[in-house]
Amino acid sequence: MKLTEVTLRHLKMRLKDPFATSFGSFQDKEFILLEAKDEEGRIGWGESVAFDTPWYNEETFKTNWHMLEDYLIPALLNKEIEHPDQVSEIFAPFRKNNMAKSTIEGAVWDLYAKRKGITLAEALGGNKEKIEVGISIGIQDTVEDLLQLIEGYVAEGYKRMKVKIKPGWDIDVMRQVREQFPDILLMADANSAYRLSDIDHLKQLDEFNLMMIEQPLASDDIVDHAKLQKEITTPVCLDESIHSLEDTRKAHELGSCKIINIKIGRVGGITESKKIHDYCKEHNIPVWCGGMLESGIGRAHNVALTTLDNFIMPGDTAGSSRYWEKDIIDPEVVVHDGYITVPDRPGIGYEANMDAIKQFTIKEQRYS
Ligand SMILES: O=C(O)CCC(=O)c1ccccc1C(=O)O
Ligand SMILES: [Mg+2]
Repeated sequence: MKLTEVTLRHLKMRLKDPFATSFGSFQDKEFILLEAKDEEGRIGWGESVAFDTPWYNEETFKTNWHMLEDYLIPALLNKEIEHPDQVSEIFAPFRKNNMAKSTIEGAVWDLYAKRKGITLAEALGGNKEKIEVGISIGIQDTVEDLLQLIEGYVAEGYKRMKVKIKPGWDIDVMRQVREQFPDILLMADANSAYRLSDIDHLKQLDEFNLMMIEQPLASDDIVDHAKLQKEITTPVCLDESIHSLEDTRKAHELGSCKIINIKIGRVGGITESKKIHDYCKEHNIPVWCGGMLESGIGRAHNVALTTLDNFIMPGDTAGSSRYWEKDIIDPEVVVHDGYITVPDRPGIGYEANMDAIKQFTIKEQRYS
């Protein structure tokens, strides 16, 4: 297969509610959507999960646009590609910029599956008909607000609640959540808000029977996380610190975590995600699929990836309506009783809604 034309679109979509983490809050989501056409006129879709400011990692939608326009699209255009696994090899001369790379790699995977007439899940070797998902809840103004939100999500059927924490919004908050909801699957995500010197503070979370604490320490650390994990019983899950299979191996060998959150964008694509999944399966490390408040396109890729069998914990891939008044795919991603039914149409399995895409597009550029 060959990519004969690639279109980049800069979209701006407004979340239903502001999303707050230990870094701050935002409601307008600006991102890049990538449309790739092959020599037979088929279309594959990819989404960049980079935000408009570099708070989660160093990438932004503007650095992604630059990388795609100046390096990644030229490296792939009109090149014969037998299998999507080749994309990461072609990109090997370009360091890092994983979210930029995964934007176009995801579109190549979608095209590959569509050309074969199979679902993206099948192309990856996944075999679940439905996937179990949870929900990630940002920092709220009051604990009362948080408890009310959780009650609503429990009623909607979500089985696992992830609560964002930061210093000043942590132990007492989790205690109240646990008191009110003694039986839910519950976890906390700190987005790197703590230091190793907070060890005694973080130990207090051990009494709440949390599934895990996600990324408590620095975004580039695996050494201090290993020290922390030895001192607390709550399993540590790494998010920001894991960019590759190699990072995964090193974190496992050091004992830095017991669980890994796989985000396709953070690790540079679906091929690398699969490698991490396979390594973790071999070493009995449960994985789950993280989220980046994606539109339906990125969400669809997450659904397909989660069909791999070592995704044994509910991920952050909630339904479209948790984020958007109107998503850009047909049908939207729907959650019933905590499950998403994996679509059975070829590729990502959801249709891009061109009217909606146009409505949210600020800038568009075609490369051929
Ligand atoms: O609902 C989602 O898509 C996941 C929400 C979430 O937790 C998150 C959202 C944006 C950036 C980082 C994270 C995270 O997992 O740390
Ligand atoms: Mg996280």
